[in-house]
Amino acid sequence: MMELHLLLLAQPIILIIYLQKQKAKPVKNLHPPGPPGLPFIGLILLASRGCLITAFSGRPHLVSQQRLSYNGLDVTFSSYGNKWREMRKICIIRLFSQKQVHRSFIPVCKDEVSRMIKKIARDASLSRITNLSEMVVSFTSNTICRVAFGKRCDDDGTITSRFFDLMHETQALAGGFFVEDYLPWPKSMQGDILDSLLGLKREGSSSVDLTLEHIKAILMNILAGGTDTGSATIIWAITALMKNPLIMRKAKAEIRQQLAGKKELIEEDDIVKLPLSKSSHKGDFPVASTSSAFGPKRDNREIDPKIWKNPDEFVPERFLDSEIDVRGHHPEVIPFGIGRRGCPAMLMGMAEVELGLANLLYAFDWKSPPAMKEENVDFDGLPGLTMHKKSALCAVAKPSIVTGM
Ligand code: HEM
Repeated sequence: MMELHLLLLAQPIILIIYLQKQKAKPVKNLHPPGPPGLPFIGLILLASRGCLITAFSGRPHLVSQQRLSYNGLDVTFSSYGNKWREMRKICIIRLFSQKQVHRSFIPVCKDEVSRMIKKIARDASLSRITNLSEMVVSFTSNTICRVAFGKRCDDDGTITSRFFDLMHETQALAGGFFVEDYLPWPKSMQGDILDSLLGLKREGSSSVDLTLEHIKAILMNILAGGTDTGSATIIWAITALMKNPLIMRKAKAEIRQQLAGKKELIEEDDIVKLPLSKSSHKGDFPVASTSSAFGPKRDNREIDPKIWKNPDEFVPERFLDSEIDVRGHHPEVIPFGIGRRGCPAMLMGMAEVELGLANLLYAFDWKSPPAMKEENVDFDGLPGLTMHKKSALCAVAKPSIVTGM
């Protein structure tokens, strides 16, 4: 990524140097057979810059992706160009804006966090091992389903299994199915994403002539892009914390010191007071969200030790006094991508991960099941659009705050 930036920056500089050199040269022969003329070189440089941007912002034309995207009507898989630009504008301005995140996403997210905490507390009261992977996937899926079309995806059992089949197909980039093969066409609720999209279609106020196919394609992106990314990030972060009990203790101490059971639930304003817990997911973002479709996996990537000291170690403290953040301004770590195709719903993703993770750490002490030692908790990943943990993360939860929830 760094090299690409340098290349793009270097091109105009090369052009200026070339211009200066040409100016300085005395013209001896007006009809030389020598180097090509300046306009020609300029055109080549400009064209190569355009080609680079198109290549890096484009998407491969795979049959499966075409099917998943209703023939390129979506945002995620559609080719770089005007149609993609207009659909992306709708997402950024109408669906994922800061106002939308605060008005509709965060309240739903908090409600789903509190449901998840209650379910885990029930497991703990029955001395049952908690399948944390299942809990967290259910938290992110229900949050996204409610925000997208006002309905939880596990309110009735049939939708849950259809929903998860859909997610698995999408993760495997199988592209054999459409969103409506799994979900009965849902009714929109006031203020949800489906409602906003149908409103835009009715008003005809967007520059794209929005059809139901466009709407289904965007919903598909939201379900697929918004569910697995957040859950995988939370699961990898807890896995790393369980394998590093010292850091887990520090993160919990920070939470206890700041909040000390004063609240039932950590809210978005509290997160700024918890720099270590906030940093705990940052190092895991790259693992969880680096996709085989959009980039190389972390295992196969050379991480430059000049940039990251001990890159393979889980050291959330490295982010504490660092200016490097994960929002796509620093190419050293780009879990949400960077530039034109960077994640348009980063605010939602951040809120979901931070609220989910901080509350799981706040409400419980986590231990590996009796038959397993902390050091045996595995780090094996599965291939797919998002890198998931191969085996479910199962752990014993011990409530660490007394709540009336
Ligand atoms: C922790 C959560 C999330 C992570 C780590 C994440 C990560 C990413 C990444 C790496 C990309 C690809 C960027 C590229 O190709 O350069 C992306 C694109 C995208 N994400 Fe997210 N994402 C998250 C949450 C979400 C959510 C909640 C939604 C929707 C509600 C969403 C919707 C999208 C869409 C539509 C794109 C395609 C953008 C385009 O191609 O122009 N993401 N995301």
